[in-house]
Amino acid sequence: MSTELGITAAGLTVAYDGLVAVADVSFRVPPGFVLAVSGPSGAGKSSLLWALAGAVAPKSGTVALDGVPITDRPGAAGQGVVLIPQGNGLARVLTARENLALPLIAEGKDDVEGVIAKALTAVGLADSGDHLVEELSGGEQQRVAVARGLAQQGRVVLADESTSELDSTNRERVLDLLRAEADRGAAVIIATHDPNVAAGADGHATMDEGHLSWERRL
Ligand SMILES: Nc1ncnc2c1ncn2[C@@H]1O[C@H](COP(=O)(O)OP(=O)(O)OP(=O)(O)O)[C@@H](O)[C@H]1O
Repeated sequence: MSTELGITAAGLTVAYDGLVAVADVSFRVPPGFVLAVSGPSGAGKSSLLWALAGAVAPKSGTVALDGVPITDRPGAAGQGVVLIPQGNGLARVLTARENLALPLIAEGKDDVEGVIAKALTAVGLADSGDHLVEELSGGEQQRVAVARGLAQQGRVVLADESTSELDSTNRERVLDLLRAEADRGAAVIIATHDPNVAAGADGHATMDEGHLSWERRL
């Protein structure tokens, strides 16, 4: 059997007690492609990304990267599945630089300082590395979260509403950076409410009450 490259969901269902948040979703995003997932609040977009990242266990179905099953968050992180979570998931009482450093050190990456400097520069925050996250604006915090995701050089990048608090210049900057992640070979999935973000992706799926349908196939 040939290996299917990229991230694959097969019959993926996520439920919280009785509530089905993701309902029998199947798709594949190959390396080099950007998929946008939109849909109303509560449609299941975050739950889908969390399941792809191994952060929530599916009720049924599977997730795999290059044919290798993803079963939990540490395993997924080790396989290179990067999640840029909604709400950023930053430690507010650490500096921007420290927030970027933590996952890199945990994964035993080389040249941590150089990688961090490059990522902060890419999001326009080269001079903010020593600021505590709680001292930064909401949009700056969102860019720190994107920088932390970029710094991990993932094989899969899952961006959950990562442009929601940005002005148009920074939104374009972040979208260019996510496109660059795909260009270097990552499979990128962006959950978004923004039609402009969806329009710039290679494929566009919508979710409604956990069900996924295609506006534009990959
Ligand atoms: N940890 C949880 N426990 C119980 N229910 C949850 C949990 N997380 C999400 N839900 C529910 O699952 C459904 C899908 O939520 P989810 O956050 O995945 O949607 P979303 O499309 O990302 O929404 P938004 O656009 O508002 O971020 C909602 O009904 C939500 O209330």
